[in-house]
Amino acid sequence: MPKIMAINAGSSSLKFQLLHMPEEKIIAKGLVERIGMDGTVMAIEFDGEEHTVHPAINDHADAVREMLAFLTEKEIIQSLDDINGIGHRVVHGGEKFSASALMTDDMIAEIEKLSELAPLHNPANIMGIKAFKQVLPNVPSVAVFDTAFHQTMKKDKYLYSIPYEYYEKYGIRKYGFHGTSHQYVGERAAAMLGKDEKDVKIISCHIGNGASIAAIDGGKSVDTSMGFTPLAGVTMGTRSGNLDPALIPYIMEKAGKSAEEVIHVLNKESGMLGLSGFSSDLRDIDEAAKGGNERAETAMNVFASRIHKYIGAYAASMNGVDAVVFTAGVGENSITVREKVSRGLGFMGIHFDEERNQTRGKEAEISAENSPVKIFVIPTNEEVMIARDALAFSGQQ
Ligand SMILES: Nc1ncnc2c1ncn2[C@@H]1O[C@H](COP(=O)(O)OP(=O)(O)O)[C@@H](O)[C@H]1O
Ligand SMILES: CC(=O)OP(=O)(O)O
Ligand SMILES: [Mg+2]
Repeated sequence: MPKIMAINAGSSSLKFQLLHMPEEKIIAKGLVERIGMDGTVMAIEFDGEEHTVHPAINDHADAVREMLAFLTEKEIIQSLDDINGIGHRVVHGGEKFSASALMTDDMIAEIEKLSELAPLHNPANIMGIKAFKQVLPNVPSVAVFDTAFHQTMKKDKYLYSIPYEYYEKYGIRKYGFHGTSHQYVGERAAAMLGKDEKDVKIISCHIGNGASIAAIDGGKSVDTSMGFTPLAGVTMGTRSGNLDPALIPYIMEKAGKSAEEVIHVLNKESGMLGLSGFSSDLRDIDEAAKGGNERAETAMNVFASRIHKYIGAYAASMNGVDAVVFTAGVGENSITVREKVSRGLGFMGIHFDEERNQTRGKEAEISAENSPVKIFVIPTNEEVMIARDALAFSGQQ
């Protein structure tokens, strides 16, 4: 039975699952957080127990080595040769990659070229890929792209209203991200509706630290809120989401910043952190808002209202909707955000149920009994999707 390792490298974290495939049985799973910062934590779960260690880790390559050392030490695997395939999340695949691909040195070079389009993400993904190549050079390594699922968008959705030659010359267009997650929850939502995916229209709200909304019609992405980079769309933990582009030179002049510094502010110091002034973590902001902090309350309302508007927009785009899905850290857990987003949609047949909304972290319906359009909470599972694609390629070498 093949053992497949699925790797989801974030800007400061590395999530992984080791699975028996095709059964999709988890052998071990874990998370290394705060990579490159003080207090790195590695938490690994296996045999129903969670182990937390604090190894010295400077970068994603160290994280991979420590994680593999832990797995062999605890005899979760007898040796590294037990791993039959590796799947890596890669955030930006540009127009080059519309499906998962077996990693060759040339492919890695192509992904490196795309780093300037996803500077918070692709460099970490590449470091993960290279670290595995170093210790397991002969095991098939497969890249699974966040952008791939959105390659079905039509030109009228992915083109910006700017001179057409910028698209032709520089590849400037909307790409969209979190595709693996939107695809997973889209499939689960169709199953929960008891229908074939081809016959349903889904609006998927992936709301984590990064957040994006997708319109999925007949199992295909037709529109999504992120753009050329993962900075666009709704308000996020530290990212601004959409704004008037004329603000960039205006802020440069007023605050005496370079273009690069303004983009840094929009990526790292904006969103919920910028609005609240104290945290990017939704839990902190929700608690402060409930304690009477007005800025936190405003931040919560900005956050929810942006998502709320996309639901209206995407229902219009698809000429209908069968289910709205909440997923990722905030979507799976925040009772407050789900309520703020879901209220005031009754005119389009989306009726929210306060009591059902108390659920957390498991698949559930949170719409009212008689609601024509369903609202679902569906925990995402990017890792299982990555493992499925890695398995498909692991027999080919
Ligand atoms: N119980 C909870 N209630 C509200 N928000 C939560 C809860 N648990 C996690 N979150 C939020 O989820 C976000 C992280 O989501 P996640 O999907 O892990 O993000 P990413 O993969 O982008 O790092 C954080 O903002 C955190 O506040
Ligand atoms: C693409 C993206 O924003 O990813 P994440 O939510 O993991 O930051
Ligand atoms: Mg994520």
